[in-house]
Amino acid sequence: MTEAPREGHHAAHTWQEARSRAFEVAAPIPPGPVPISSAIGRTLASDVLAVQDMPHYASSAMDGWAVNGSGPWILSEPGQRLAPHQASPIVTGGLIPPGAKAVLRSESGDITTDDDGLPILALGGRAKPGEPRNGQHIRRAGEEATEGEVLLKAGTVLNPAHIALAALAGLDHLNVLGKPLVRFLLTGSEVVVHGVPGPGQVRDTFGPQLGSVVELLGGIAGERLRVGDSYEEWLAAFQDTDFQDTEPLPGGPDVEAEPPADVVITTGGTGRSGTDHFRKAVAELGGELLIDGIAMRPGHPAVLAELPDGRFVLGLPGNPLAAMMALFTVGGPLLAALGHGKLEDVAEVPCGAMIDADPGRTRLMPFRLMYGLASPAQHAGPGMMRGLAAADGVMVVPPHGVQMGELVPAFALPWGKPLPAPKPADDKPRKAPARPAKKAPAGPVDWSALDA
Ligand SMILES: Nc1nc2c(c(=O)[nH]1)N[C@H]1C(S)=C(S)[C@@H](COP(=O)(O)OP(=O)(O)OC[C@H]3O[C@@H](n4cnc5c(N)ncnc54)[C@H](O)[C@@H]3O)O[C@H]1N2
Ligand code: MOO
Repeated sequence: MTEAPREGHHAAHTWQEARSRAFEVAAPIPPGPVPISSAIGRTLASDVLAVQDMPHYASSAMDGWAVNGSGPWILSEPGQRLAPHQASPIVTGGLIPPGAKAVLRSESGDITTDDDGLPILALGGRAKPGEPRNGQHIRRAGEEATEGEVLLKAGTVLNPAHIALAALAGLDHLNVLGKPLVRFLLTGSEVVVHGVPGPGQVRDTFGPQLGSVVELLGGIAGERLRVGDSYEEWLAAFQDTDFQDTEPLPGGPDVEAEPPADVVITTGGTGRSGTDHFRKAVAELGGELLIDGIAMRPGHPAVLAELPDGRFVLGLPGNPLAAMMALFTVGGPLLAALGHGKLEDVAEVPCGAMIDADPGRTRLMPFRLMYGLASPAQHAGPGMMRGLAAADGVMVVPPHGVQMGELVPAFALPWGKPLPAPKPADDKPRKAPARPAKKAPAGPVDWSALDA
């Protein structure tokens, strides 16, 4: 359901509708193999079994000699079958030769000569009583796992130790749940990527952080491409399923060629001016607009489309705060759906200010928690970042506004702490707000003086 179009406005989804739609239009990406070096943080789709005994051969746990029987031992060449009273040199990890019954540590033996002047190995002064015991310092085959044993269970979220275990088991790939690969198309010829921008220029706020936010929202940050304001550049970039990274991310995917993206996120160009080409490019490629504007502020021009090749294209408005709100509203649910996640519940926080009505529009307001109340941030205009940079979360203020102390829907920031659960009604302070709501401060509260 969409709102009735207002004069001068196209039909827009409500904030709640946009979230649900972004989640519902996408299906989980099927499981598949990934190289083990890229698998940290991924979720195993199937059990990992030992393909052979681990370790798969008996080896020495010490530098010394493989020995058969009691000493003194006649030395033979490494690797050859040992008869009783024979020994051969061995290093830690070395293959135990046939016939060997134990390993004598180098500290416990001395090379001497027998009566005929031939080299022999004898127990040395630092040998412990009883050395070498049968099997001593031999790592038996299969002592960590036997062939076919489950090493890691399906559903495990892989950490570095899991990856090392998979490598130890001789695996190159792991079968993991799908996770969306996201590419970035950053537009705007006024955007500069280094230094202090001059008049008419803006410094790019997206390149340095968007990939990290996407990763926090459950995506894999892929390549970035910058384009100017011409339609031809836009169209070519939309068509390009294999675009070359203009600035490879440090620590980003090191595969030679990335697979096709599941999602392309664009920044800027969601408006309807001559340099805003999102809708035209989607239409020319035969794509479908799934969300075309959201009745929210900031971020109302956000667009979500699906191209015939199955890629989703999320158009974030150029204004930095508007883009983040659109990313949280649409990108979060979309990436969750593609990545086998769930649509996060919206939390609630008690509001620390009275916020007037703004008919027909949900307002997304960064807030900071002050004494358990959510105080709207200053400096939260669509092009500003100070408010969000200091915020604990974002309030979802309904069109009819909110009273001081009233619970208001809210969500935490992907990089922040979860929001505290509001106190149950009967646990609320006995005294209701001391003053009538109309005397409460309206709009943003200046808490910058409290900053450390
Ligand atoms: N006549 C109307 N004009 C505008 C409307 C409207 O409804 N009618 N909506 C406004 C709103 S709200 C937004 S949000 C923006 C959306 O603009 P676009 O998505 O088309 O983005 P641009 O026009 O390309 O840029 C907007 C703004 O953002 C700056 N920008 C772009 N890229 C970056 C970047 N990488 N880093 C920092 N800032 C960036 C750009 O310089 C512009 O200042 O449209 C309004 N206009
Ligand atoms: O989407 Mo816009 O933010 O309201 O500037």
